[in-house]
Amino acid sequence: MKYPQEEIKPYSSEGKKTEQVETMFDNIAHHYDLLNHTMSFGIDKGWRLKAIAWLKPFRPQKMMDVATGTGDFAIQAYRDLLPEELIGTDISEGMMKIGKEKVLKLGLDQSISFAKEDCMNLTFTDNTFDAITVAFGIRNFENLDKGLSEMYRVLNKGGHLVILELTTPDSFPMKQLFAIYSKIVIPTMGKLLSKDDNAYTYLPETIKAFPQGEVMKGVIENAGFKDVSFKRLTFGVCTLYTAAK
Ligand SMILES: C[S@@+](CC[C@H](N)C(=O)[O-])C[C@H]1O[C@@H](n2cnc3c(N)ncnc32)[C@H](O)[C@@H]1O
Repeated sequence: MKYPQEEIKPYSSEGKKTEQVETMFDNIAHHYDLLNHTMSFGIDKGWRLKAIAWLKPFRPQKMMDVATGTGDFAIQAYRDLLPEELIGTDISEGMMKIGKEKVLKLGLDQSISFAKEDCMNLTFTDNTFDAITVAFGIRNFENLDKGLSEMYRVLNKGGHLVILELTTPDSFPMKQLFAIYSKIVIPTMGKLLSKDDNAYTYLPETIKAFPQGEVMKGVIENAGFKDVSFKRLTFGVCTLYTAAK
């Protein structure tokens, strides 16, 4: 199926979305962590903790963090879950370079590795991972169904998927506040701090267009996952989706 956010591209309506997204994240890589934590008032850390806590009872030993970016989710997942293997994958070398530096500084470079992988076409064999996580990444996929089916393919039978994604609150007053915040605050701060004018108008546009809640649950089920469930966090600014294979 085609989804509206797949048509929203950072720089031009022409050309491949994946290539433009890679360029955009390479461009903003150095400012990403600061912008991320500032724009979410640090709440993103709590969302990550909740997502990782959901995986704890399953004790996953082989994990992949898709769209790992600068590695915050991978680092926290390693600390809380202590898997035997954790690989962070992403299309942006620029983002992963920052992630690798952080991991090295923390002395976790023997535990967390990184690889350039496009989730539309993963190079891993079927049934490889016990758990797959993806935080704030799937909104950028050129083909959402393909990305989900690739994650399904490389997940072990009985393995678990955790998705965190930004969503739009649906009730007063957060709905109205979030609309102002995403139309004015995010693009202005992004422009000032990242010097990439397009990146932070692309962000709120894709949040608005992306399937959420029950609709997204159906999209995940269509990719083959079972036990799909979702929980709105912080008045629905973010949603945690969980599923099993
Ligand atoms: C908003 S960042 C999120 C980074 C990190 N997960 C976090 O929680 O901060 C989105 C990341 O998704 C990556 N990405 C976008 N499309 C991708 C794809 N098709 N395959 C793998 N990574 C992708 C981008 O390069 C970027 O690093």
